[in-house]
Amino acid sequence: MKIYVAGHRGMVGGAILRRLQARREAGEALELITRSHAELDLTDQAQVRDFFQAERPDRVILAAAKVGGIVANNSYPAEFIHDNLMIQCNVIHAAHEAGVQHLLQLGSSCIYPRLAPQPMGEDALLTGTLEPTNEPYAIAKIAGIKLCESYNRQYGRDYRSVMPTNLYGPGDNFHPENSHVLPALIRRFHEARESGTREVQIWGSGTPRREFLHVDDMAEASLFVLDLPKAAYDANTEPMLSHINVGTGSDISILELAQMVAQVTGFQGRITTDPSKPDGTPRKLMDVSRLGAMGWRAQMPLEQGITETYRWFLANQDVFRR
Ligand SMILES: NC(=O)C1=CN([C@@H]2O[C@H](COP(=O)(O)OP(=O)(O)OC[C@H]3O[C@@H](n4cnc5c(N)ncnc54)[C@H](OP(=O)(O)O)[C@@H]3O)[C@@H](O)[C@H]2O)C=CC1
Ligand SMILES: C[C@H]1O[C@H](OP(=O)(O)OP(=O)(O)OC[C@H]2O[C@@H](n3cnc4c(=O)[nH]c(N)nc43)[C@H](O)[C@@H]2O)[C@@H](O)[C@@H](O)C1=O
Repeated sequence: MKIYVAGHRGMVGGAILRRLQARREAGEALELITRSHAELDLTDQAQVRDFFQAERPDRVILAAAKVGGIVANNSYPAEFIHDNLMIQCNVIHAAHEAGVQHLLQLGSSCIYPRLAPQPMGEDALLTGTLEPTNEPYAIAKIAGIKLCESYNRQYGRDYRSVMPTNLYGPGDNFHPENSHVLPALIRRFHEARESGTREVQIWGSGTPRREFLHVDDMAEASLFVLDLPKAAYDANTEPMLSHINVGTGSDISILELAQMVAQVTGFQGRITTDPSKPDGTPRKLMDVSRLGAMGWRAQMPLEQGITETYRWFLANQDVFRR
């Protein structure tokens, strides 16, 4: 089986590729195809079409996207909506034209309304107003779900969508401004401890609640959903509500998260808040019962995941891409 992993140099694509390589080494007949961003710009329709016509993979995993934390989303909304719409349209349409029957794409928990009832079920989609800090990205991700559903309805394709909660782990982006909260705090607390700084600021009020899933769990969930027999997938979804939440089912406040990161990194000073930065959605907790009914649940406890990610950060500080 020939599988194309789009975005294999990213955190999630990298974790998926490692899992597939392990399966291949264990004897599964897999041919894995990858292209870096420099080799294939997925926003370029002609390049993407030519690539699919030449390679004709059996399966596609779409983990390439323009990704960032709350401030990156708020600062570069045009890129977040444009790049993500283009990548999805190009990859999904070119896959269809090349006869690809099975595709899995990654969305995000931010597709749900800002004040959706908690935990957020898949049926909360399109029931209310989105969080303004990431509305352009969320609209693109919603379009991705609807693209898949439309090719399924009109052409009988089997294109599936998983909606991850906030992710973290090896290969994350530790940029001080553009990253998500967990890698940002690992870096900030580490640097404060190293330099002897006695105070670390966290953005916003510290009261928003978030759910964090380790990327290895996400990679396993992605392959689990892609590999599910169609009857099992269809039994737990609906033709126009076909996406599946992926998370742990529990959340913590940002202040509690900061205290955990401080402990893991050995920072013993004060934690203060920076109200000039946005809080974003007050709470984002996934209802993961649909995926649970299919037979999957997350394994990595948060504190252990943060400890392992901090170890990875320490070993890779010199090679951060961004
Ligand atoms: N990280 C998180 O907390 C969450 C992530 N997700 C989703 O998971 C998926 C993977 O995210 P994650 O691994 O964290 O993101 P990363 O930024 O780590 O990886 C994204 C990858 O996509 C590549 N890419 C971006 N634009 C293009 C392009 N135009 N052409 C080709 N390649 C491109 C990037 O390459 P390069 O860096 O060279 O541009 C990078 O390798 C995304 O769909 C994201 O929306 C969902 C919820 C939470
Ligand atoms: C995955 C998800 O990620 C984004 O949404 P978000 O959940 O709001 O993500 P975030 O990780 O950036 O922030 C979470 C919370 O944490 C607070 N916070 C404190 N201190 C820092 C800090 O230093 N950095 C960051 N980034 N946040 C901080 C921050 O103020 C906020 O209250 C979107 O891109 C969205 O599109 C999306 O899909």
